[in-house]
Amino acid sequence: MNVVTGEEMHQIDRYTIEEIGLKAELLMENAGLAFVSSILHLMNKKTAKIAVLIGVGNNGGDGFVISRSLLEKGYQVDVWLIPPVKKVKGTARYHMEVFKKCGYEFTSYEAITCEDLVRNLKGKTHVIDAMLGTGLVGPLRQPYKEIIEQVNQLECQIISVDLPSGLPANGNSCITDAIKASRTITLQCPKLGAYTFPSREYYGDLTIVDIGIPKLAIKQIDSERFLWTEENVACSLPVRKPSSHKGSHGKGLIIAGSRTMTGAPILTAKACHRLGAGLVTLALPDTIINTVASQLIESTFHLCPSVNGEINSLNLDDELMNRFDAIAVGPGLGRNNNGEFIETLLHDFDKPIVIDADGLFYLKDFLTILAKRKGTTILTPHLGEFAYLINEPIAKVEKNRFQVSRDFAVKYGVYLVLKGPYTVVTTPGGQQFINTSGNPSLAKGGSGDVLTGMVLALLMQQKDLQSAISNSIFLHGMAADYLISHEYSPLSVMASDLINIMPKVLNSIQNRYHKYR
Ligand SMILES: NC(=O)C1=CN([C@@H]2O[C@H](COP(=O)(O)OP(=O)(O)OC[C@H]3O[C@@H](n4cnc5c(N)ncnc54)[C@H](O)[C@@H]3O)[C@@H](O)[C@H]2O)[C@@H](O)CC1
Ligand SMILES: Nc1ncnc2c1ncn2[C@@H]1O[C@H](COP(=O)(O)OP(=O)(O)O)[C@@H](O)[C@H]1O
Ligand SMILES: [K+]
Repeated sequence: MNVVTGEEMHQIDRYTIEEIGLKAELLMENAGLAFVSSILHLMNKKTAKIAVLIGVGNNGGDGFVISRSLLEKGYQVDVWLIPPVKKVKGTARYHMEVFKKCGYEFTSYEAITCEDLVRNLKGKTHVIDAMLGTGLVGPLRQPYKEIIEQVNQLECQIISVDLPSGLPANGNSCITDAIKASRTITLQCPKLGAYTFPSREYYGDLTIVDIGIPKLAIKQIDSERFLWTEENVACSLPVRKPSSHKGSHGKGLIIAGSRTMTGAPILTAKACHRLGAGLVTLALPDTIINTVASQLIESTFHLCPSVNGEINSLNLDDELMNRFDAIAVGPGLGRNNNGEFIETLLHDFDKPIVIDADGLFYLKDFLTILAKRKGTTILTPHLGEFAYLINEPIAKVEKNRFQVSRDFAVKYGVYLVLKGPYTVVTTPGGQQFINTSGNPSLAKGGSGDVLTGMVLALLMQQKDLQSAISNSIFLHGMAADYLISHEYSPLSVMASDLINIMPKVLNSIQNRYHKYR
């Protein structure tokens, strides 16, 4: 599914209407009806008291269709038109006329005061926000500003049409005033701002509804941003052949751990085993082997000379190194070394390398080598690690995360996994895939180490690297979702729980989508 900017959505609408010939009035009717179908379960016809706030543009036009449809179904609805009637034009005007001709009435905001509106809204159970959509330009003007301030004080459910009014569709501008919705029903394509913070916090729960825009119209914009969903995972997870043997599922090397971080290599290796890797070898500082090995019975080990409890050199000749199909480096390495072995890896190993955590810290010194590297490189930074790597403040990265990660991935020819809520995977070609699973229970030390092991496992088993990376991220988030929907508190999920629950997560996805297997 494509994720679009406001401008791209307008291009899609334009193509649908002008080139394909689907009438704008019909699209608006579809939009309003799709919205209503998706919210009916939230409203009890006997008790719901609904207000619809209608703006000047097509978002307001959707509001007229929604109001008519709810009234036809017998709901109690008060409708408020915010701009002067004469300003309503085009398709929205058409639906305003249809609304009136069906015998329904609205109140014009021109004729009342903000206090009158607020008094009325205080008695409502639901406010439908159809004031402003993707056509917002610049800072919010009156009277929307004062109305939105008041609506945000209400205790009822606020449901936004397409996106919360006042919120820029692309999410990277300053947000001054915008509706804080309990729920947003987005029309056809999710907008970029829905996956950017703090913009996403205004959306509440997000539902995406189909309004009948043909696929061809969406293809025209050549968008490079997509959602990666459970269905994508189910279609692309590796299937084991009956004739396969352990060598068919990859020999992975994990370079991790230090005297003060002995848990990280354990988590990474266990996660890698759980996701089907054929063979997993851990390269560790020689001093921690006993601690780590006592908790890992499936892995093999390679001992590295250490200084102050951290790996000092890999002690791997080319022949030994090239026995592996892929390498993950970084979890728990520590930062008190010169990281020269990262440079060696980038030079000498031409198969996929995943670099995480402290490996990224060292990588900053070797970016020129990274740019020249022929083999595939996958970087998995969280915001802080990425901000450090590119020398920018975290806030700037957060606000422009799609753009900055794309610039980096294309410049250095890497797969960049920018972690956090809605982790974004950018390919070396600049395509971006947004993860849709996971929850804040993952915001805990160790969950990134688990992800690194999962990425290593799947990239050795799947030809398409983007699918392998996105699938690992989805399953990692899905494990956290599974736990909190099965009696775990979000506070209590631990990184090792993600690994332990993985068999059930994989089974549930495979059972639900057996048609794809
Ligand atoms: N045919 C289409 O284009 C369709 C559009 N749809 C709806 O139409 C919306 C987009 O419609 P529009 O392009 O008319 O945009 P809006 O409905 O967002 O309205 C834009 C208008 O709002 C006012 N405005 C803009 N910035 C403002 C600000 N900062 N402060 C106060 N007022 C401001 C201006 O008068 C501007 O013309 C979508 O979000 C969606 O809800 C749906 O009906 C589906 C079909
Ligand atoms: N609020 C959140 N919602 C969803 N996922 C999250 C959230 N916070 C963190 N995560 C996920 O948890 C993982 C944390 O990784 P990282 O910060 O590297 O942890 P660590 O280094 O402690 O192991 C990432 O996959 C990230 O996407
Ligand atoms: K809206």
